[in-house]
Amino acid sequence: MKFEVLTIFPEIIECYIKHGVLGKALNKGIVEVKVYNLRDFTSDKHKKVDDYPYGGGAGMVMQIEPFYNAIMHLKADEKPRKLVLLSPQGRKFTQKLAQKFMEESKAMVLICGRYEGIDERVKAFVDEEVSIGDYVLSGGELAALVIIDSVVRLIPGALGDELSAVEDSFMKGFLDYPHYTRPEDFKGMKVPEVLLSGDHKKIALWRKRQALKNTLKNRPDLLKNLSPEDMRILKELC
Ligand SMILES: CN1CCCC[C@@H]1Cn1ccc2ccc(-c3n[nH]c(N)c3C#N)cc21
Repeated sequence: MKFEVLTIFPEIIECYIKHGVLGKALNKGIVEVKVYNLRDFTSDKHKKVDDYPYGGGAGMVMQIEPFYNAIMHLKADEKPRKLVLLSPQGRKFTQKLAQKFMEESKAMVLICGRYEGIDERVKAFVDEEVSIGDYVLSGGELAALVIIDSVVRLIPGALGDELSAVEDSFMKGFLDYPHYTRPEDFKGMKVPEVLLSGDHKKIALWRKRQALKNTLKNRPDLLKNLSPEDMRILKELC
C-alpha cells in the first residue's frame, strides 16, 4: 500500500514513519510513504501557501493552487488513488473505516492543511473528508499519521503476528483487557493470581470479563452486537 502525504511540514510525517510497526512495514516493502511539501507546488518566489480569508475573520486560509498543482502532479501517473482530506468537518474516522481503506485502496493521498483551514474549492478534487475526533488540532498531519498507522496495522504481514491486529481492541467490538508483565509484585502491587495460574481457559474468561467491565465503564456505546456468551458475562457484571 502506498501513502502520499501533502503537507507544509514534511518533517512531522518523515520523523514518525521511521519508527515501530510502520518502520518495519516500510523496511519490508509492505508499505510506501511519500511526503510532498506543498511549498514545492507554489508559483511565487516566497513559496506562499496562505492568504487572508474572503469575507474577513481571524487567521489565514491555505490557497487552492499548491493543493491543485500537487494533486495534478500525483494524478499524472494515472494510477488509481483515494484522495482524503483531513478536516474537523470530516466524517468520523473509525476502525471500520480503517478496514475499508485497507481493503479498497492500493494508494491513498492524505491532504493536510494548517492555519484556519484550506480553500473550500480543494474539496472538488478529493474523495473523502475525514476527522479523527471531536477536538481541534493545529493541522492535518497528526490525523494523517493516525490513519496511516491504523491502516498499516491491518495489512496482512505488517505486524509479523497475524493475531495482533485481530486481537486489537475495537476490532472485537469492545475495549482491551488489562496487561501485566514482570515484576510479579511491584511495591505490593501484585499481578492478578489468575494470570499466574497457567489455566488458559480461566485466563481467557478473566480477560473477557475485564474487557467487558472496562467497556461498560468507559465506552458503553461500543457494546452492540455482543455474542450470547458475552452478553451473559456482561449481565453478570451488571
Ligand atoms: C485550528 N484551526 C482552526 C479551527 C479549525 C482547525 C484549524 C487547524 N487545522 C487546519 C487544517 C486542519 C486539518 C485537520 C484538523 C483537525 N482538527 N481536529 C481533527 N480531528 C482534525 C482532523 N482530521 C485541524 C486543522
